[in-house]
Amino acid sequence: MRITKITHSEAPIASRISNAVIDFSRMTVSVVAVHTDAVVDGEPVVGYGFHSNGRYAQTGILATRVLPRVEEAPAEAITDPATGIIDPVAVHRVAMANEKPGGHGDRAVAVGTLDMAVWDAAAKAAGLPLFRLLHRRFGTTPEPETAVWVYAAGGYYHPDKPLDGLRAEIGGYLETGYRDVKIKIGGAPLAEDMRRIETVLELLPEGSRLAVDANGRFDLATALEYARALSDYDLMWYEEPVDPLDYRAHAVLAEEYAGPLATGENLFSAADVRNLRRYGGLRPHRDVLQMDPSLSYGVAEYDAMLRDLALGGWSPRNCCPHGGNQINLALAAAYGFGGCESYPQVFEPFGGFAENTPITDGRVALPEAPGIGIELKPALHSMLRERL
Ligand SMILES: O=C([O-])CC(=O)C(=O)O
Ligand SMILES: [Mg+2]
Repeated sequence: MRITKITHSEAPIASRISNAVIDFSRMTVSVVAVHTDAVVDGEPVVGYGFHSNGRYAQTGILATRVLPRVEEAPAEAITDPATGIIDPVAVHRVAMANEKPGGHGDRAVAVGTLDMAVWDAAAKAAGLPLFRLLHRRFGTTPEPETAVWVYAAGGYYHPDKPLDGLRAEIGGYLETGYRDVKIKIGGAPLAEDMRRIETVLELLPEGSRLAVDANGRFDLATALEYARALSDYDLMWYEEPVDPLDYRAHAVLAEEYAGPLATGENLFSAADVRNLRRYGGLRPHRDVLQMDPSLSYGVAEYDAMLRDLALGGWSPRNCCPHGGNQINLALAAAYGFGGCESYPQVFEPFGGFAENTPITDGRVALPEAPGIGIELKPALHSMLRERL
């Protein structure tokens, strides 16, 4: 199996929503296709990748550094000799040649995007759904999970959507089969945020939970003020209260706030995760880690994160990746994560999962089609085919 070409493009993912720190009016996303000479059922194998919302398209880094390295690599350097199929871990190594440690940011997004496409191609060539391929390579349990807990992330600030719009949005998630939901905080004064929280809590039936996400907006004093107010509610978690790299502030908050804290979506390397484990004071029996492979160099780096976390008593059950991607769902099933984020109504056509896997009682089944399952999201698949 050989890579014949790699194409990439930028897709819009803009919308009028905002969280506490950014609006999404100019948001873009990189999309990548890895074309190969492998043929399955008469069709050439093409793997697709994209990255999660929140980071902009990475055209320059892909075009000038990451993709040329892979395109110029000899086939033997990126192929599994046992199967003749592309080895995504080897591709990751080649893509990272001549890159110094530290400074993980946009480069991690570029490599993570390519990584998704390579895993999609490798799984299609192997004739396996990605979660089964990942489980064979990395799994520590006898079998992968075949369904995963997911929660509906939304509740953004929207100029035309005060409390009525929020009610309608959350009601829609519950009707679709989600049990648990997440909304934004930190983009309005505390009293207004509390009204938003109470509005959603009034809607939630017994057994449903609400998480809140401040997107790293607060300084420690404000984060503590919110923590005191949030302590009145039994929240699913309080997410990214402070800057993601301020480990000491996390440690102080973890002493003060008894409920679960969540963070990690803006940690893009195993080295950053090690620092969180060492200095963040988070509690493995309670807190939630949300690193997202498409933003952080992909699956091999995620595996390194998990191996480091295990040293501090953290298990895959603590992980619930940001991003609402199908690859994250596959990883969640392969490793046995606690769950996976979902964006059922935002960030179309990237949000949500396969059309043939409805959400049932807050869980979604893994599709058995080979690859990530992008073909089972027809709007996404046709957009990727058109651009790539
Ligand atoms: O608003 C965003 O950037 C996305 C986010 O934090 C999340 O899904 O947790
Ligand atoms: Mg978040």
